[in-house]
Amino acid sequence: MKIDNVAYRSVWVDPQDGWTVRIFDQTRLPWSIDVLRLSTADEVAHAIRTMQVRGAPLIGAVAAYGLALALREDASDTAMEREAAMLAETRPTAINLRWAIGRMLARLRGVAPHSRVQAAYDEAAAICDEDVAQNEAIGRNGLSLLSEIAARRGNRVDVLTHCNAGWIATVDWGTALAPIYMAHDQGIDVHVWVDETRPRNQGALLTAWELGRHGVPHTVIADNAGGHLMQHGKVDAVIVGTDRVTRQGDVANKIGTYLKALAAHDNGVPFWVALPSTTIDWTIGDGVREIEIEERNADEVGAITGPLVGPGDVDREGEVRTIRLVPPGSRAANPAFDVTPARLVSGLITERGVCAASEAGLLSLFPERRQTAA
Ligand SMILES: CSC[C@H]1O[C@H](OP(=O)(O)O)[C@H](O)[C@@H]1O
Repeated sequence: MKIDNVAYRSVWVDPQDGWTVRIFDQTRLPWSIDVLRLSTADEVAHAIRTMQVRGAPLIGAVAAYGLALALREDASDTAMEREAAMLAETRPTAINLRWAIGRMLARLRGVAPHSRVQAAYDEAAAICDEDVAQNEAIGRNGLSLLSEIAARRGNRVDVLTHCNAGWIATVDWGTALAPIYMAHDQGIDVHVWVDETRPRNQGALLTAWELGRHGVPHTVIADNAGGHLMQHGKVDAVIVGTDRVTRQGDVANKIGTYLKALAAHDNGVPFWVALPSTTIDWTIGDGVREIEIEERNADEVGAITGPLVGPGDVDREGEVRTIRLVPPGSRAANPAFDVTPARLVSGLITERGVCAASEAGLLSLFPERRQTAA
């Protein structure tokens, strides 16, 4: 996608030196567009843990490059297995991270150490290219759903989304936002209700920034506003991304997603989840019981970060500060994801089409998985 008319992906290899890995520092967006240079696996791990880089598909792609960086220093079997394990553990919920590391190891174990670095860069590049193609296909498949609504509503569609599943959360296009970008580009009058997504505010900061840069009309709302808007007929559909979908169609996504699904169900609003197949965990069925939910630092709940605003809403020269929200002595807790049971999901938008959130639905699109799921 473009920033000031220049096309970017969310991760790339520096064309000058040919080996360092470049990402946008997402902890600085939208206040400043800082490009980070990652040159070791430890720097990649730090960027993932601190969420300088985030979004399920993107952390998988960046971790793949992290392994290539590790191999530059030591391409032995022992080092490769150690660094792969270290990278895979940087965040626990998004399955794409472990999927990407698993794919890298499957490719590299059969390669002699002296040839591993190039093979690793090639495999990481392939993961990135495939992610872009998958997300573009998700966009096309989701566009059909939005076009049907627009046809009924005089070319208008109001979509609610939670967190950020846009291009900055993937290598390009995004998952939940891909159909929205395509609808907008096709001339559909699409408007997006953007959940702020406390505690880290990926909606208010990243989704609003992305949509704004692309010219998509949007309105940021407090996380608790969605149910009210649905009751008053102001939401045609909810589309969210996901960090892991089980084989029975349960969906892990940013904390608060489950409450939106409940409100959508109660109001007859379609609740769609957009995902590349790399987000499906075929090894588990019951998401509520089996998906590990990342517990992040409680300080993320107890404070909020952004530029100071002065009288008249004037930005005081972009100073970014962290402001305390919770009184000293009060405890805070920060579960980062929740699981929406499949029964609340209207459909899964994948690169191969839209299916029911169920084992039968997923297998209808991915029949080659019959063995794994059994
Ligand atoms: C297409 S990204 C899916 C996912 O990533 C986000 O998590 P985080 O910001 O913690 O990395 C969020 O749950 C998105 O929906």
